[in-house]
Amino acid sequence: MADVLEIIRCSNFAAIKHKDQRRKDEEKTPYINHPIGVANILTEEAGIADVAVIQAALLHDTVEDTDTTFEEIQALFGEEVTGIVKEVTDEKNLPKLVRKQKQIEHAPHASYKAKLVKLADKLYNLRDLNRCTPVGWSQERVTEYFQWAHKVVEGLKGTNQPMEDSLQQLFKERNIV
Ligand SMILES: Nc1nc2c(ncn2[C@@H]2O[C@H](COP(=O)(O)OP(=O)(O)O)[C@@H](OP(=O)(O)OP(=O)(O)O)[C@H]2O)c(=O)[nH]1
Ligand SMILES: [Mn+2]
Repeated sequence: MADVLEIIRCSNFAAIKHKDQRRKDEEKTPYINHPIGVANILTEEAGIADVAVIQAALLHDTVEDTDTTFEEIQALFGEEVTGIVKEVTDEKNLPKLVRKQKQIEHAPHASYKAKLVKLADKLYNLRDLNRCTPVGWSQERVTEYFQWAHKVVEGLKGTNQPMEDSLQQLFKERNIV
């Protein structure tokens, strides 16, 4: 029961933090659909029932994309969840190319729990790109995102077979592998 309460607290916190944010699709889908969908991939497809991983998935874009601080997350959700969220948070002040390169370089060194969240995040975003093209994105930009995601996922190998198999299939369909 305590686990359920923690997960609802996280969901509520993330929903409030992302409330004014929308996805980049034509329909302007509420952004919260993304972290909830990432958590859902972990429970439904990856077979993950670790509460800290699910909490980190729900919170994974709050610091990167909203005014949330790690101190806030630490105070509300504790050390372990904060550690995972830190590992999957890009430094937004860095130039985009540097940020993208850092994800490729850091992926192999991430903890097992952070790797799980990263795999689910990439799987969700690639499926979302197949569903529809974000406003303003060219087909080249979509292709480049797939190619970059493939390099990140290469560094996450040996973490979770179901998610890696699904990702591999998406890369095959794009002729990347
Ligand atoms: N496919 C897709 N992505 C969308 C959409 N709306 C928002 N995003 C977000 O955009 C990010 C990918 O776009 P980029 O141009 O590469 O990155 P940027 O927004 O950080 O500059 C992802 O961030 P992220 O989750 O932090 O992941 P990451 O790829 O940056 O690691 C993804 O969640 C959408 O409609 N479709
Ligand atoms: Mn994300």
